[in-house]
Amino acid sequence: MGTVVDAAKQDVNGSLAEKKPTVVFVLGGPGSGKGTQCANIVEHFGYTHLSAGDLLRAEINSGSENGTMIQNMIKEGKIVPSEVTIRLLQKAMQESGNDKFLIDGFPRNEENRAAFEEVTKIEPAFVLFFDCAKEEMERRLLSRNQGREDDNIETIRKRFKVFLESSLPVVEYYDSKGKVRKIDAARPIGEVFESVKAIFAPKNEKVKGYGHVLRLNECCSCT
Ligand SMILES: Nc1ncnc2c1ncn2[C@@H]1O[C@H](COP(=O)(O)OP(=O)(O)OP(=O)(O)O)[C@@H](O)[C@H]1O
Ligand SMILES: O=c1ccn([C@@H]2O[C@H](COP(=O)(O)O)[C@@H](O)[C@H]2O)c(=O)[nH]1
Ligand SMILES: [Mg+2]
Repeated sequence: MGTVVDAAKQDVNGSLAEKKPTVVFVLGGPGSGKGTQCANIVEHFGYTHLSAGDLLRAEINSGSENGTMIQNMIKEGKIVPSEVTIRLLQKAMQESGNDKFLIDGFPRNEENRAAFEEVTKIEPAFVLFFDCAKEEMERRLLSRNQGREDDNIETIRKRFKVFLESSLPVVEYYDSKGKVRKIDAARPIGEVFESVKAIFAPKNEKVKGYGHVLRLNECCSCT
């Protein structure tokens, strides 16, 4: 089976053009609304949504030999080894038939980031970063009611710690390359999506709410 990059090389005329897939990393603290907004982006802009957490949960349910290890890591809010997550992401990209991806909740640490770039040779077009205060994220997670084993106060606190210590540095890395588009995610879902739309819509299209797209160092409430 060819790689996802091989699949994307073939243009509509069947000729071989070097066209890598477009990848947008969607990052933010637990409960900041990544999955909710990705569903809206898929509907309006034709991306395929790949939640790394969802892929890992599906792997547990598939009876894979890594299932128990993944389940234990998720219960503790820990980061699953890069090779496992990247393999799942690559497989999902190949199977999608699309060439535009929202990768939600990955990379979660510097090692994830470096390994993804090394293995796939793909750099994100940009990074969508949902900024939300911890208290609001905690409220949302405790009322999510989707039966997730990690939506309990003990694991939520561990996930916040990992987010601050390991995941925010990844956002800072991409900010230093001018790739971060920060959104104030503490507002109602529709308002957040107005700001998201402004980022994905073609540049000459006027979209309400553009003023809410922030620089990383402006008004960061998640720390
Ligand atoms: N802007 C918002 N205002 C209020 N509630 C929201 C908002 N966005 C999402 N929610 C709700 O908060 C909960 C968490 O949202 P979601 O699952 O999208 O977050 P997430 O960032 O993907 O979280 P995780 O990292 O745990 O997967 C859901 O119940 C969702 O309906
Ligand atoms: O790249 C990843 C993504 C997720 N995990 C683990 O899964 C849980 C849940 O992730 P969500 O994004 O909230 O769905 C996370 O706390 C990690 O334990 C991971 O290891 N690597
Ligand atoms: Mg999610």
